[in-house]
Amino acid sequence: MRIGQGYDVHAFGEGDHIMLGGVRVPHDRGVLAHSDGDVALHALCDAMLGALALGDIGKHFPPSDERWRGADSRQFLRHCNALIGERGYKLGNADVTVICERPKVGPHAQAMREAIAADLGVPADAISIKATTTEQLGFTGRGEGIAAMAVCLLVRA
Ligand SMILES: Nc1ccn([C@@H]2O[C@H](COP(=O)(O)O)[C@@H](O)[C@H]2O)c(=O)n1
Ligand SMILES: C[C@@]1(CO)OP(=O)(O)OP(=O)(O)OC[C@H]1O
Repeated sequence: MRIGQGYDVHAFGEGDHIMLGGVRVPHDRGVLAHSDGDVALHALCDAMLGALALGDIGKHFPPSDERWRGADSRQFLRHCNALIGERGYKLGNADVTVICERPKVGPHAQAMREAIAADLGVPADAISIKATTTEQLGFTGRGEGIAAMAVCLLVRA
């Protein structure tokens, strides 16, 4: 069994939605990012890579690489899943916490669990999506950006 953790932040910018946990969430801001800026999936990718000491998302998908401009982060997640599969592991469970004042994550959490579970080939009850505000403190509290943390366990396939 192997444990991993990940963390990601993106600033809000102009836009009318964000991608979060593989789901399009309507919002009055977008995020500034090279890819689609899905903090939940980026944190989860880093947790999965970290569990096997495979580096981080920027090593596998460099921001300098034009192939990843505007990329769907679900492809990053599926690639990370393939990497762990090649090494004889699969995801046991993952727990993701999204940190922002808005948008409200709760109404979208089940769709995120199902999207992630589908990409990883695990049941939805292996994926937890939680959210918290920071009580209007700090950059998330001021609505300047969004953050996510993830932990995961990998088990032998
Ligand atoms: N972006 C968010 C933030 C929070 N929630 C839900 O609200 C609950 C209360 O948040 P506090 O920060 O006041 O503890 C939290 O437990 C989440 O269920 C949310 O859906 N989206
Ligand atoms: C995902 C990548 C892809 O180029 O770029 P961003 O969308 O900017 O996201 P970040 O969380 O900074 O991770 C780095 C990159 O791997």
